[in-house]
Amino acid sequence: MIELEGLTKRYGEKVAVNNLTFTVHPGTVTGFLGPNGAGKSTTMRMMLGLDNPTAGDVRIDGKHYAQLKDPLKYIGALLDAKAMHGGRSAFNHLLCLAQSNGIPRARVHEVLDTVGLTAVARKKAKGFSLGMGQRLGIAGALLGDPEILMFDEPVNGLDPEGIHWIRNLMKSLAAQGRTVFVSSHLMSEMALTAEHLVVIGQGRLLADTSMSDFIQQNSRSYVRLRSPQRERLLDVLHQAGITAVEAGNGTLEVDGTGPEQLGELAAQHQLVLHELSPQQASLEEAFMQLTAESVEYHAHADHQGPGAAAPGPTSPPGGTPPDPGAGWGSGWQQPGKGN
Ligand SMILES: Nc1ncnc2c1ncn2[C@@H]1O[C@H](COP(=O)(O)OP(=O)(O)OP(=O)(O)O)[C@@H](O)[C@H]1O
Repeated sequence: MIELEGLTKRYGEKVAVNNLTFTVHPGTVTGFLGPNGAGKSTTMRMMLGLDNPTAGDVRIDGKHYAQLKDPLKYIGALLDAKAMHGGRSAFNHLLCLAQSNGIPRARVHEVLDTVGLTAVARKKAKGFSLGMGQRLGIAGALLGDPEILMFDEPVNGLDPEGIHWIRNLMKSLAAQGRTVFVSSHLMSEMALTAEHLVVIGQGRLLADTSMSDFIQQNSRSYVRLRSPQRERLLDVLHQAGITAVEAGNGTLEVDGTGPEQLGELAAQHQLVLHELSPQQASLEEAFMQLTAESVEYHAHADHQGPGAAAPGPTSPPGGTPPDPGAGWGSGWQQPGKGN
């Protein structure tokens, strides 16, 4: 397992990681989430001894990384897929890693095969696409057959087949009893892969919980109703003391009453329902709800256009979430996403 206790990292005035205490357990995929600049990479670097904590401690199976003999046999990591000698072939890159960690040469062939790079094993890594580089980085993480694996944005640059493959790989590694710790900004992917979540914002721990509890605790669940006898349905609900909110397109939303009770009520009054569906927010919505206060880098949709300042390089990719100060909270939903 990986244990963090009071882990803190300062860069001058900036507190990148602030007193983090949590444990990453074996046998499950733990997702590591946080907005841009939250401190995820810094935390992972400290786990691997690449950065020294200002305060606190991180232990890998009870030891500091530097105390591990042949560390690749304990923990394999993909942090930055580009951090390799581009002039070396994929095979030689992995062979160097293997030789410095007492790993047999045959294992290099095995991991190249696992990640699907056997055909390009003799090609120089600098000619690799982003996705091929990711695969090579993952091969390096698997090389020592370690019990602990850590991946920073592993699906970055992978094609759909590659994303599917890495998802199944992580799940099967966890099913073998290994500790799998993975960061990603792709919430839909994380929702399919991780069972447990650690969420940080501005260096601080915001949540350490199961995926299902996280979504339940940080989002609204409700039942959506649609009926051709809408007015009568509203009356019946009102008489039963149930509040329904009109949600457009003739639909009603009810909080705090289950679909069973609503369905039975409608049946008692012989009301026709065209829809009776429990709604649960997505991981993305729950994540944005929890971290809204901790988002440091905002893009502003209404300031874009000719002559407008471009969003900074650390702006959230692929979207322009509303400013929390402008009502980005529990009521906010993704445009065009029926909820
Ligand atoms: N070497 C450094 N010197 C100064 N500040 C740093 C350094 N490394 C990281 N930081 C700062 O620490 C904070 C946390 O950065 P970090 O890269 O760990 O965040 P992150 O959660 O991985 O972000 P992202 O999701 O954008 O990759 C940021 O404000 C960053 O600017």
